Amino acid sequence: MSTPVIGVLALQGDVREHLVALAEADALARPVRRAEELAEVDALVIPGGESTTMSKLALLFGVMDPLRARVAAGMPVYGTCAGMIMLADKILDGREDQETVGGIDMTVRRNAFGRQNESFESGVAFQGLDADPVHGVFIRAPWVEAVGAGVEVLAELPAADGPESRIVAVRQGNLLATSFHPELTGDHRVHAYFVRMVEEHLAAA
Ligand SMILES: NC(=O)CC[C@H](N)C(=O)O
Repeated sequence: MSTPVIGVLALQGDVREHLVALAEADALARPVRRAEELAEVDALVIPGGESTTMSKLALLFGVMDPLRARVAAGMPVYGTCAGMIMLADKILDGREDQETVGGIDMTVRRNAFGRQNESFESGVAFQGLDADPVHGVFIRAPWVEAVGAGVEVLAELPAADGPESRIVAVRQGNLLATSFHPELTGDHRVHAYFVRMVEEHLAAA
């Protein structure tokens, strides 16, 4: 099987860290800014950063609609933090003019953890990986407030202020999203999980 080519949406955010993590997970990784570059990759990572800015730049650079079309056609995409917001069909506490790519039937609340805690780190048990928790780095992170029936919950965190838990990782078909940033740690198991998703998608095509 040939090595999958995975783009990182490079409009804004922590692009370089994702390029490194993907390369370490044995993918060919390259930045994507324009529609022509998007057409040349098998899959895409949408990094962390600021989703309002990313939304604005995606519209300005003319990649928003091509991205929506690729998602509709089944391209695997992994979004971290702001990237998770970009993959949400619905967002709460967004800016009025903020658009998302969408694709995952979920409602995501921006800066949801931010009010109590600007940033924090926590071990996260992640379905589909070995039992060892992932080191979750949460930076003004969103959480998933509601999911549709087709969405698989991969990780939850106990809520700081009550009995319920907060969804912090989901998958729907070829779309993967985490509230946290595995690219900022040396543990690239989540990137490897995504690379396997891409390989399976390419093998089935
Ligand atoms: N680390 C991040 O990606 C933060 C996301 C940011 N709070 C947003 O709304 O886009």
